[in-house]
Amino acid sequence: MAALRLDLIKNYLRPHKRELIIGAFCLIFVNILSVAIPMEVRNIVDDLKEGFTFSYVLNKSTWLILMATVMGGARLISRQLVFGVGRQVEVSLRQKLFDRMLEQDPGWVQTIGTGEVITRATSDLENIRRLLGFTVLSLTNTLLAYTFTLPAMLTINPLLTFFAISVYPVLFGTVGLFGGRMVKQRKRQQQALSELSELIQEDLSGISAIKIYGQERAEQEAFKKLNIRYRDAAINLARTASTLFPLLQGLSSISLLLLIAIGSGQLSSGTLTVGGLVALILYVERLVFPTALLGFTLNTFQLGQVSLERVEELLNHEPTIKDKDNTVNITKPISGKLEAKNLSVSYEDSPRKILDEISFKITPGEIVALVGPVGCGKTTLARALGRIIKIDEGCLYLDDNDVMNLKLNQLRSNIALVPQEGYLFTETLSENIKYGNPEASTEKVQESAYEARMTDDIKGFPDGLKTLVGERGITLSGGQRQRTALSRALLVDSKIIVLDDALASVDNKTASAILQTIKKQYSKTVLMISHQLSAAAACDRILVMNDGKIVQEGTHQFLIKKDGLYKSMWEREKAKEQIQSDD
Ligand SMILES: Nc1ncnc2c1ncn2[C@@H]1O[C@H](COP(=O)(O)OP(=O)(O)OP(=O)(O)O)[C@@H](O)[C@H]1O
Repeated sequence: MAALRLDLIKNYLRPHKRELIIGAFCLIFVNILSVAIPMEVRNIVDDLKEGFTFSYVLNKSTWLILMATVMGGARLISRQLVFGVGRQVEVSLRQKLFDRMLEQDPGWVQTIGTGEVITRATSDLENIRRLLGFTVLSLTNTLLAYTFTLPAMLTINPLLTFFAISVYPVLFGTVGLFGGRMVKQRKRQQQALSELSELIQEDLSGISAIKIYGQERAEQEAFKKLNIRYRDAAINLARTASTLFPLLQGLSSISLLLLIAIGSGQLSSGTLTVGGLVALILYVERLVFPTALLGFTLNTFQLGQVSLERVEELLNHEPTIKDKDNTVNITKPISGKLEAKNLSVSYEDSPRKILDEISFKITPGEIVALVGPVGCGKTTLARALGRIIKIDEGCLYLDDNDVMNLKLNQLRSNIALVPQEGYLFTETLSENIKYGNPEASTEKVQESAYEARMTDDIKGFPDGLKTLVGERGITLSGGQRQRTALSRALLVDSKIIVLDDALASVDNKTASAILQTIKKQYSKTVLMISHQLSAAAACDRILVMNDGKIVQEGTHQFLIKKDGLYKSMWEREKAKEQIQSDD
């Protein structure tokens, strides 16, 4: 069972004090009236025994209708106000959760799971809304109902009151028992539903893999299993609910039966009036609902407490990559100088150094290539430059400023990273290109698209730049996606651009031409990670990486003359090209 977090509940409710106080006053008023109405009925019924006139009945019934209307109005206001508080807290928590999500490290969602984050931002927030709306209202109402109704019942007849409410503990216990089971069943149903939606989501994203490997049957079977699990969970829940509600009705009828059976004896002995009996019946009816509801309320309260903890856990999760308290704001223009000093990086939960004491310098305007075997750590270095992964202080400098002292925003706006797989949003091509610079003019968008060799592709699209790219850019080819991501990076006013194999979709000559444009027209420093050694050969300088270390450095001419990794990679590539041309 989750710990009682009244402190958190109070914190969430504090800003809504006014609505809650007015809501509580309305509830008090409702409860006063719901005690007064049966009393008035008692008086009328007892008066009727003495005889009545038409005007007496008209007056009294008008008065009763008026009281009932006012009571209904006050109840409506109290519900709207208190439920409204639950909704407002839900909305603001959802916003906070989303803001917090954006602050987290880029790799965070993989560790916790997308489905888990979505569940906390939806189902858990709904539970919190019920905790702060429904349970607050229901608990207050039950408390007030007993506080006002019980004394009124006792004044009419203590013995009958005792018998009438003697069934209530059973009523309460039954709801508690069934309610607990229903909570578990609802959780199972939710779990089954989220597994089902995760499978749909995954299969839709991986539809090509399913088709290529002919796994439709296996996926259908997996879906069938989950679908049946969901159906069974839903049936179990419905079964419990359909047993509980008639049971509650039966139990509350026992209360009425006791009242009538014992009350009729008292009527004949003259210790109770007919009006008194009618009033008691009305009071019992009035208490049944909040009593039965109390079981649900406590379950909802418990569920809300668990959700509160789960949501708080996300809200309190501190990102490891964040701004220091005392960041430096660079006011003079960045020149584009980059320096690494013994830069080492490990991924979370792994002691292995992926980057092992790397040192290099890149001067403003230089075009530097980073080459090396598969998995040697090139992408990791690109991520480290933009602090997408955690690095230590004193390892990386932008214009002689330790990047750890800069605001993340300032660092990332000066180092544009074009990843291997540029992510495209379900927007138009133009919106995707402008993503990092939404104010950019159409001319600028066209220019950056032209420089990234996208113009011919755009001409082929039905709506040019206004063409909607499908989810994650599914309607574009891999190369078109890469070049769209490159146009996006060109449009950003950064001094440094890091291309992580981002020119793989163009030939070596075009790649070299693009690099020259980036250098001359956009005045950017370039770090180009590439497997295309011929494109790397045209760069000002080449860094050769192996097993997390920079093992060689120099111009192409210098490196091919030296025995080492670069020379052997170059010779292998040339041999491969030779074989391909012979074929
Ligand atoms: N998020 C991660 N968590 C743990 N290990 C990772 C993660 N990303 C990469 N690695 C590991 O780090 C090593 C270097 O990977 P990286 O992607 O930097 O290599 P690379 O040189 O860019 O490879 P490629 O040429 O194939 O793109 C690999 O062994 C890889 O398995």
